[in-house]
Amino acid sequence: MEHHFDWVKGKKMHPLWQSPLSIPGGTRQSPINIQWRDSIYDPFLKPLKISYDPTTCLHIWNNGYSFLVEFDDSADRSVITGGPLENQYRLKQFHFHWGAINEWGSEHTVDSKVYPAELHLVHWNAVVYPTFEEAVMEGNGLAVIGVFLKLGEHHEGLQMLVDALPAVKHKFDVFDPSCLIPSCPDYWTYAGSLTTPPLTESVTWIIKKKPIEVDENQVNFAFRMLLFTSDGEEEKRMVDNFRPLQPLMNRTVRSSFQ
Ligand SMILES: O[B-]1(O)OCc2ccc(NC(=S)NCc3ccccc3)cc21
Ligand SMILES: [Zn+2]
Repeated sequence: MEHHFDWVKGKKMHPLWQSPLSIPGGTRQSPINIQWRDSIYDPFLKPLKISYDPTTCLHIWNNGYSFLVEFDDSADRSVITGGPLENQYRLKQFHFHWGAINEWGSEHTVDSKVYPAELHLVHWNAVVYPTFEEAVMEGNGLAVIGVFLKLGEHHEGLQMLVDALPAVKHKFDVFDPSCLIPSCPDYWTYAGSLTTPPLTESVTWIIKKKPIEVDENQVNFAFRMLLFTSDGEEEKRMVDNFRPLQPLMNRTVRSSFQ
């Protein structure tokens, strides 16, 4: 595919993320800026219950605009429940969004603060829907945990992924993604969408308040050495794979903490 880049505010925007790429009639698009003081503490929000089985990890691969780590979601082995969720949701994959430099990269922002990268753990409602493909089309189909990455200490868990990246498709034996989620239980939650095609409004977002720390090398060598192209095409570094902020419209962001 010919990679033409549209320039928006001096930043290269990958075709899929042209702004204002919007869904006609979209009322709950993602990502958004989370205005901390406008978020509403909801005392009825439960703690999020995360139980992942590390042996459900299948492989890591590069799908042309991010790298994903995929899990066996044929049974309820790696699941989340509680929090804002009515049902139990199965882990399908996780992936990252990042920027060409550390000044930008995350999809969501907090009080307009941008992080260098953001992790998305994608889960689907296998209680109600028979397949992921169907869940993607439904308002309560997906639940995504968003975790901000900030520059700081070396992260051992992320390093395992970094070491696996050079191989386009790397078989994992075990990997426990909960090592990438901060132990602080605080989160914001709101009703949103996928930030990549099909951009469907099917995501209950659970954005962790605390970021995880990763060091400069890990961000540089992990994310910025990946390529958008497939074999034979002119190499383009895979960076800036984040979608522009979308209007909040008639939504409130709830917080699990005061
Ligand atoms: O906006 B996100 O990047 O963060 C949250 C999130 C969740 C899912 C995706 N996309 C997926 S799983 N597409 C594959 C697929 C899509 C539709 C049918 C089959 C298969 C992207 C994002
Ligand atoms: Zn994502």
